[in-house]
Amino acid sequence: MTSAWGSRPVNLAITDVRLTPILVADPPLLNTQGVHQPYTPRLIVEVVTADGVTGLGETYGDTKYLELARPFAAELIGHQVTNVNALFAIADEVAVDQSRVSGQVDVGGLRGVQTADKLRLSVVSAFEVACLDALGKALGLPVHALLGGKVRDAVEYSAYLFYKWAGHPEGVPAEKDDWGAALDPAGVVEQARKFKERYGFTSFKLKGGVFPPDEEIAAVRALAEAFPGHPLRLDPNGAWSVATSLKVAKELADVLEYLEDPALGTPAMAEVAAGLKGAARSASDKGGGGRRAGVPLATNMCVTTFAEIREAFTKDAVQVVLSDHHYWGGLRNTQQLAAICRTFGVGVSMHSNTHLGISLAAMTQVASTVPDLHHACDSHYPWQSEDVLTERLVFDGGKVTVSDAPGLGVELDRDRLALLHRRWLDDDGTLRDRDDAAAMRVADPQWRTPSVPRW
Ligand SMILES: O=C([O-])C(=O)C[C@H](O)[C@@H](O)C(=O)[O-]
Ligand SMILES: [Mg+2]
Repeated sequence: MTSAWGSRPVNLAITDVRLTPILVADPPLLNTQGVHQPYTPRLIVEVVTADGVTGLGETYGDTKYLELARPFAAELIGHQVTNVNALFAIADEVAVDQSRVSGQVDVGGLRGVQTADKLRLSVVSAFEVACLDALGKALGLPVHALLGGKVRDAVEYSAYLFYKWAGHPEGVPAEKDDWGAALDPAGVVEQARKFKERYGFTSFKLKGGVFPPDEEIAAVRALAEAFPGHPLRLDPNGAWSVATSLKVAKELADVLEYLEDPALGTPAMAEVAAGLKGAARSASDKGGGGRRAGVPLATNMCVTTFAEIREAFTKDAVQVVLSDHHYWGGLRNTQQLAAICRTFGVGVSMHSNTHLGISLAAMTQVASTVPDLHHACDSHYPWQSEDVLTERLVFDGGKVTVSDAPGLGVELDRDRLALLHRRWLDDDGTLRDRDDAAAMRVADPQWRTPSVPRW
């Protein structure tokens, strides 16, 4: 193989892998589990080739991911960055501490089932992205070209609205943010306005499961009035019973683009979906022409692994899958997921946790290659005032332009990386694992992770 700059053969063997855990400032965003901690852990992965090309990747930084990333990284020395398939075989050999996956759901309970394979894939994804970035840079090609080529020049994202406090509790070291509080319908609408002004978003997703459903219905109604015709979503992270889910879906049927994980798990989601279909059928039998055929259900909780697809699709439990390249195992697995969804007539979009620009660049590259992407993707990026890049990615009209520069098209700012790593080193361990319930207990010592269904 030769490089883009001449006929000199390129050496794509991995000679070094750098893992840098960091803590990134995070505002006090509320969800059904609690509240975000003032700093959240992320892991930055650098894969260096014999020619000195460095590829970048990013994933979750909690201890259980780091524990896997370290032995995995050691195995990669000498492998070619072209051999992305090998990453999965190498990962299969890395032992997972069973105590890390003994529960049914991950810490925080927001990302669905936690299995050893899913943990491995969450680590592999960062290395896959780093290898593709390095390969793209070596060849002078953008990552989307390595994935078969882009089918769009810009990727649309939605504003990710959260109920939030004005600041983290008194006395807790934290960075300040300028978003203010959002704890009622007016506050949510105000936050949405800021998102629109600052980034041009036209779709809005509200993280629910925080207040009793009637309050969240009122917030979505207020959004619909303030932004008529704009796609709206509500996501209580499985906090509701089937009956509550049906009630909310019916009340918001005329304004919701989709309802995300109203109830927990495929059987409950299937019941909700069936109930909504039945209601839509009887409305149309009674001449309720013009009513939608039930609100579609979306998930990033009951379909988060390939193993969960069969049951969910057979039961018609979900109509949109929100992929996340971190836990699906990378960009190529995301494409495979999209192909399966297409085959079954299920829509696809993207889920997001707290992430930085490397991940946003990776999401944008893969999203640009997925033909049937009919919903704006989620991204937490606007909530992150800090990054490890020399230049932040920009949302224009709610979209990120797909970079045609080699690799992901982003550059690491080593000073920023060192600063955020220093914060991780200085932490006594309390913030190295995300724990939204613990953060909530700082304000409310009686707080316990609510049992589900909460309402
Ligand atoms: O279901 C979702 O969209 C998420 O879980 C996204 C994030 O984890 C969000 O809920 C959060 O960080 O609080
Ligand atoms: Mg969700």
